[in-house]
Amino acid sequence: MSATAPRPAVVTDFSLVTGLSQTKKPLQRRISAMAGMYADQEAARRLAEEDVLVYEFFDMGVPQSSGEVAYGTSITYPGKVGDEYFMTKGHFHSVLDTAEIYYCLRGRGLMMMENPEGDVQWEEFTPGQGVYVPGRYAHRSINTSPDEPLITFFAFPGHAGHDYGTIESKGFRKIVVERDGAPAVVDNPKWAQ
Ligand SMILES: O=P(O)(O)OC[C@H]1O[C@H](O)[C@H](O)[C@@H](O)[C@@H]1O
Ligand SMILES: [Fe+2]
Repeated sequence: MSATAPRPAVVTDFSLVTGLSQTKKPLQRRISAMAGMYADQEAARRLAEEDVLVYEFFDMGVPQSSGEVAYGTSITYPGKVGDEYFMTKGHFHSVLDTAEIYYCLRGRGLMMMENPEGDVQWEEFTPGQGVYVPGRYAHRSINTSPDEPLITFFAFPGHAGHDYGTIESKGFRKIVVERDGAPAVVDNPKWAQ
């Protein structure tokens, strides 16, 4: 197909209530796929027995080239592992200097970000608010609501890729836990330099 051949526009549906599409299947991550990432290993092991669904998201299959925009919704369910809120695995982009935008459609939560030099930032997710994650920052969504899913719409350059290895082995420097009934950002006891 030549570069100037017509390409069809793509129309998608994402529910503002569930974040899900009626026409596409999401990818799902259960606690067993990320149990080692939570600080309270005993609590993670107990939840892994029921293999609770922590989050789901869409890979719309956009070509992985720099002119394309990969997009979809990400739905992180409410819940905690011990006192640590449910979260996504989180990742750097393989092409480190590529950014990503998240727009919150429903729920409450935080976007946790850190760069390889150790700068840590977090921003609140609330419906109608977007968080622009700059290039070079690993990012993880965290649901701090007791009962609502955190639903975001995301978009990033098609060639960005996902680098999970660094976060899987080191973790993020900060985690988000419930303290006296409210979310608190604290040092990650499992963080490895
Ligand atoms: O990739 P994870 O850290 O598991 O998070 C799941 C998904 O969440 C996001 O919304 C990203 O934009 C996706 O690219 C990502 O794959
Ligand atoms: Fe990303």
